[in-house]
Amino acid sequence: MGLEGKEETSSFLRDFLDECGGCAVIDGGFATELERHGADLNDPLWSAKCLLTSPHLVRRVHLDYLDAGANIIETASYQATIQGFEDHGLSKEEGEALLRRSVELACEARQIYYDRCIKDSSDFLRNGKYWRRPILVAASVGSYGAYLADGSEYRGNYGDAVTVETLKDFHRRRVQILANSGADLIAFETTPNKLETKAYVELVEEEGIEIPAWLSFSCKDESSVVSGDSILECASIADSCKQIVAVGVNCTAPRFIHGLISSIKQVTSKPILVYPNSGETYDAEHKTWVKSCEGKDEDFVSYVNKWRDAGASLFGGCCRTTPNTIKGMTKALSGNLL
Ligand SMILES: C[S+](C)CC[C@H](N)C(=O)O
Ligand SMILES: N[C@@H](CCS)C(=O)O
Ligand SMILES: [Zn+2]
Repeated sequence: MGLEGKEETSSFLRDFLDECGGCAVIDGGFATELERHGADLNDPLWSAKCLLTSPHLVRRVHLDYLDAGANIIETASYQATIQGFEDHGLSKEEGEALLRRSVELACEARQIYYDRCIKDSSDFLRNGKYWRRPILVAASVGSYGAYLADGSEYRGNYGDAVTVETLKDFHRRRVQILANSGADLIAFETTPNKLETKAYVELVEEEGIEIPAWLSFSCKDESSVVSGDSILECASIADSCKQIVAVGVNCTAPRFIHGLISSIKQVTSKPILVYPNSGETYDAEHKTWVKSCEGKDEDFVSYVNKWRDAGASLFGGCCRTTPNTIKGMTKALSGNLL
């Protein structure tokens, strides 16, 4: 990509945020909402299983989050990998098609939402003109640890045999496909360590990935990602990459978010995104969530404006949050949204 393209990339998210009024709302727990609709995710493919078994539910969950006010919806590809689909007995081509399908389903939901808005136009008139809420489709890329399906994205210890090269090779084809699928950006999410951060950055640079990306970390306290690597170091690596247009934290307990925003702000001037989970702990063996005894994280919707004051500009929810959480966030931020 030439310089012109790089300038376009760096202003992409800032222009979007301006269009939204300064802040944007990301969707909430995707798998959580699939489960609420009856999906059984006790499978190594986790939420990606629904791309195979119940695409209508995937589209429905995207619509639930659009109805709740989200400006950015993330695709069902978090745990959708070509390797994972092959382990499930599908061919490489079928796996690749399902990755593309995850983006199509989100784009279809956005179109359905917009079409409905036009029909019900009284809600979408601003100053006598039609106004469409800006909506982006972010192609989710979960970590190598997500593919392992054993909760590794909350530990980040891949062992000595896994190198930056291993991780780049693991993600390469999937990232190429998602980057050419019609998604507006890539969401590298629940990133657990410095190794995978480096791999993502090198991969988008080496492959000349042409759409922007955000890079978001799963963290264990106010200063470290779950592997124990420093958030300052990880966020600096993300900051060094032109293609990365926002840096942040997801699937992390709400009580750490304020401190993490302050840390990230020290090493980047890119927009900061936060979409915490409910503060519960994941039991990978049973694929369920258990209440955490380390402190209460109830009702984090009420913290959103404090996080905005601390320097974040994109807000949403991760596991165990719902469209109600997002509705509450949209309302709490309404003074900062168009
Ligand atoms: C973000 S975690 C809850 C996703 C599921 C995990 N990779 C597993 O397969 O158990
Ligand atoms: N986008 C994924 C993230 C899991 S940590 C989901 O919400 O299910
Ligand atoms: Zn999560």
